[in-house]
Amino acid sequence: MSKYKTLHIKESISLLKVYLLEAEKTQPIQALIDFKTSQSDNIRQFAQFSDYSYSTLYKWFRRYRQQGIREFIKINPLESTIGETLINRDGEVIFYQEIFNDKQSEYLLNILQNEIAWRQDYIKMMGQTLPLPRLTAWYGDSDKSYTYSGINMNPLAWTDTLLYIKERAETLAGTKFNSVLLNFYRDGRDSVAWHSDDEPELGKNPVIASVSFGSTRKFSLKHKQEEDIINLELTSGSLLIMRGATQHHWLHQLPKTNHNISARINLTFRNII
Ligand SMILES: O=C(O)CCC(=O)C(=O)O
Ligand SMILES: [Fe+2]
Repeated sequence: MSKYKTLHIKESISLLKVYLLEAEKTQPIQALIDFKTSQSDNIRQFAQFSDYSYSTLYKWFRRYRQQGIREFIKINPLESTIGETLINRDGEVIFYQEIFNDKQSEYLLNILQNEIAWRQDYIKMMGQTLPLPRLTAWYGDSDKSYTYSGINMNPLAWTDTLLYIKERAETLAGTKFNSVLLNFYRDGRDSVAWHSDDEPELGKNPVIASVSFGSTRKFSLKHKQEEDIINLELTSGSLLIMRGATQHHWLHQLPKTNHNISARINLTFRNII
């Protein structure tokens, strides 16, 4: 039972749909619903969804709300996800191809594109002020601020969507995160240059959990002393975990591409100390 997801009924209907899409593999969707009403505590009900279109869900949601249910529902957990180890020398990099399925990813991309307060930042380089080739945003616990390429960022408050994605990343990474840096790559001209996530506030051997939605982009890791380069495709709904000494020994980048591609959103969950 502890593996069941908890969804507070105050959360948005769009997020409810993302939860339900999770159980898509076992049709129809089955859900155990625990709820509290004003009269009684902890009534458990079994619900079955064969149609989880927006309008069906909305009606269902409203019916329960009218009955005075305002606590939470619990839904079947996703099957366990297997990661592939890409690097296990001078650090550890693990790749999970699909922690969210296609429909969930499409939905989450859409929500994030609209609900995140995207901003255009600038970097100063050799007397010039240049726009970063992507939009960014920083969310997290209120007491954690972060300096990134000389830009000081104060975190915005977590949204339900971000907390939902964070929870999945935490389960697979086996650690807790208190902040997330989001990148919005509008098209193939947007990119991230070679760097390591080695800011002092991340601590000595940070665990970075990187979740991607939208267009598939090439991602490269390059050893700092040796010739090794590892290229991979970061697909929509994937999770890349970098841990151990990875940031000491490896650089990473997301190069520009001439291909005509649409938006991609990346979230790197971090723990600021
Ligand atoms: O977009 C990506 O996959 C990588 C982003 C990244 O490396 C960063 O934000 O530090
Ligand atoms: Fe990075």
